[in-house]
Amino acid sequence: QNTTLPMPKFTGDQKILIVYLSRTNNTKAIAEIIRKNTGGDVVAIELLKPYPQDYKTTVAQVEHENETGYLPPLKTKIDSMGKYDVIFVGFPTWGMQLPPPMKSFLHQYNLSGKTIIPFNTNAGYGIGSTFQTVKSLCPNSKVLEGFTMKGGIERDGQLLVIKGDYQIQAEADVKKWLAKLPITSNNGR
Ligand SMILES: Cc1cc2nc3c(=O)[nH]c(=O)nc-3n(C[C@H](O)[C@H](O)[C@H](O)COP(=O)(O)O)c2cc1C
Repeated sequence: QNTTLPMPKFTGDQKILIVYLSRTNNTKAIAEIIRKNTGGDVVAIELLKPYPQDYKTTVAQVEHENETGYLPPLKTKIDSMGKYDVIFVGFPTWGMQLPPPMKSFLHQYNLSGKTIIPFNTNAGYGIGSTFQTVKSLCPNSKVLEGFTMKGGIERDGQLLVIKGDYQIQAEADVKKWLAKLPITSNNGR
């Protein structure tokens, strides 16, 4: 009998990159949970000129950058982007938009033909236009369903909140989301 099995869209042999921007480590916590469950390489986006420590100054700077379309230069260099098939892209919501450094990243690298999977944390106001912007900056990529959850509220002095019981909840939610995605785990390799 010559039954043709459907080709799996993704296999455990795919090279996974998890790239994220995080200021107060909530998005980083999600990146680490993803890595634990999918394997792959993790890279934090760093800027040539880091944002100020002060929250309000940072908000004002980001607002200006968002208005002018300024793309801050990155210190992070990924010299072997070609080898990755699947790229998880993580970021907080900033001014209801994709943070400028993540715009820089998506502008800088050609992600054509790759599978892009966004993930986000925010102070409770949601993803804003972030996932939509990822899609429009990756016109030749397959952008899958993203993950989002509430993170910290730096304005109110709430920094890293994805820890303890909330981190356990986060891991359960991330696992549920990952299970729905058309990629298979390579068990932390
Ligand atoms: C400059 C700036 C702007 C922000 N703007 C928003 C926003 O528009 N909506 C929102 O829900 N949270 C906003 N936040 C809060 C962060 O999205 C939230 O604290 C997130 O969990 C931070 O992620 P991180 O710990 O990975 O840096 C903002 C934070 C900063 C620093």
